[in-house]
Amino acid sequence: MIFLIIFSLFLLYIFDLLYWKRRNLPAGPTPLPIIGNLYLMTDGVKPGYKMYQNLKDKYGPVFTFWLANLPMVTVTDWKLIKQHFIKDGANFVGRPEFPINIEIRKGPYGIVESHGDRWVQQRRFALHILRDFGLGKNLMEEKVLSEVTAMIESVQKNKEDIDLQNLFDASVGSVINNLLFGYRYDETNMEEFLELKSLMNKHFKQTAEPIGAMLIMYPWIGKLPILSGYKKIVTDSWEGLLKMFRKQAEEKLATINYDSDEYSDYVEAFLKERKKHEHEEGYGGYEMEQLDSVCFDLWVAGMETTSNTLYWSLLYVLLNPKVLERVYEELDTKIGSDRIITTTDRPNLNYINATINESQRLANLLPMNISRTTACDLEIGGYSIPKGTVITPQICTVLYDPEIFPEPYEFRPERFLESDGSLKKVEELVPFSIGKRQCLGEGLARMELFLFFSNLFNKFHIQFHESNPSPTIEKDCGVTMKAKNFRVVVKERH
Ligand code: HEM
Repeated sequence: MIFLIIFSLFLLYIFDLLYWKRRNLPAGPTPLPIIGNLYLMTDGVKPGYKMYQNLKDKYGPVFTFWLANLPMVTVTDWKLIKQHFIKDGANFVGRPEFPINIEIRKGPYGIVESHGDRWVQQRRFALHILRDFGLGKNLMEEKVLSEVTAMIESVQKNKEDIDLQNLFDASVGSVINNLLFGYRYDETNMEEFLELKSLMNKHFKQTAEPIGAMLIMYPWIGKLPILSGYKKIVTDSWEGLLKMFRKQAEEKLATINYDSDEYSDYVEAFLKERKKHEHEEGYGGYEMEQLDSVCFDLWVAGMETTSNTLYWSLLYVLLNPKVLERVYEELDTKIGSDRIITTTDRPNLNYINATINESQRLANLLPMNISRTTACDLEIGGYSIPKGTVITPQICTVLYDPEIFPEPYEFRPERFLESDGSLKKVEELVPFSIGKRQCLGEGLARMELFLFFSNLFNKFHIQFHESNPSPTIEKDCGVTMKAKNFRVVVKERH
């Protein structure tokens, strides 16, 4: 009898897994109990582009991928992404709540993972502060340029043999840290930066693995003996970052002058806004937990993405001598000296802009974009998608779509040039994603990529170090893709 009950329950479970819970979803690979489709994320398809391409070929442009027990509708086709996520953007602004993330953040705080009124309020506030720094006072460019100058000085001290990844990390890290907390990294506090970077790397390295996804969906598995150490790495690294950010905020709080509305960094602006809401419940959305999480989101999203893209661009250009030659040629004809290049030079450096675009496309930094949730019942590609469904515009398949970018794995800046040499606007170039959740730091990132790239190549003739004459373009997987480390030799050009 007991056997019969267990057997019937098992059959019910299989019926539910294979048919019932999939009946209203777009087709996709069969999910296995507990792990869903995570079994597809094998080393052979890492970092994931191939997996999505294979699924697109088999099931069409819209399919369901099961992240453990969570069905994620995945949209891979540019026309559908544009039609829905851009033109009907308001219906794709939600974010799913992942239990472990909520546990660490102490609630759905921050920007990247918040939703509803909190997200609207905090995204607006962040954009306001960024604009104030960037447009109103042009402080942002000044801050980036001072990091460019510092980077050049560091390169000058190590011309014979240097790995620029560390330098890019520290420079881009200084830009975002300066914006958030009002100070940069130098020899006196480099240890703090390296500690933050190491915590961040540990966290992302672990969460990008299938086991990390399991932990996100089932935090309780972290209580199992073998996996507890694993969970500890994921949570400790994130909590370590939050603690360091809170310490900074508290130091600021101790000396803040509320008599003036002026602010010189993000945390100060936030704390002054918080003061205005002190009589409201939960400080009207400006809780200290919110500040911790925003610092985390901006520091993490603003650091690795930009620094890794710069490193990829260096690698791709050095591996393509004809591109390198054209970069130098443009700098010689349009700039013609070792002066610092600023954003006013941007419209004159089309080839460099095209090279940065192509680097972003080929680096294809996020093989798994951040998911959204739908705000109402809707239809995509002939499928009815109910309200609250987790859905992902998979930008990586667009950036490698051979119909849009022929021979997508080739590095060709010319894709982004018109026949008269002017910069071509290609709407499918979407490394910052699309719609209302599009990257909040796009303006800053673009400015950094342009200023670091153009000034580096303007100052130096760069070639691979003899220890790595032809480095690999294989990607090192994390949440964003890293190039494997390589060393270069530089000479002054002027
Ligand atoms: C090359 C550099 C960068 C790339 C490729 C990049 C890419 C992305 C992508 C693909 C998303 C996901 C959008 C979606 O949900 O569909 C995103 C979101 C985000 N990015 Fe960036 N990003 C970069 C730099 C930055 C910088 C410098 C900052 C901060 C100053 C930043 C802050 C954010 C934030 C806060 C979000 C979440 C937006 C929201 O949920 O409303 N990013 N970024």
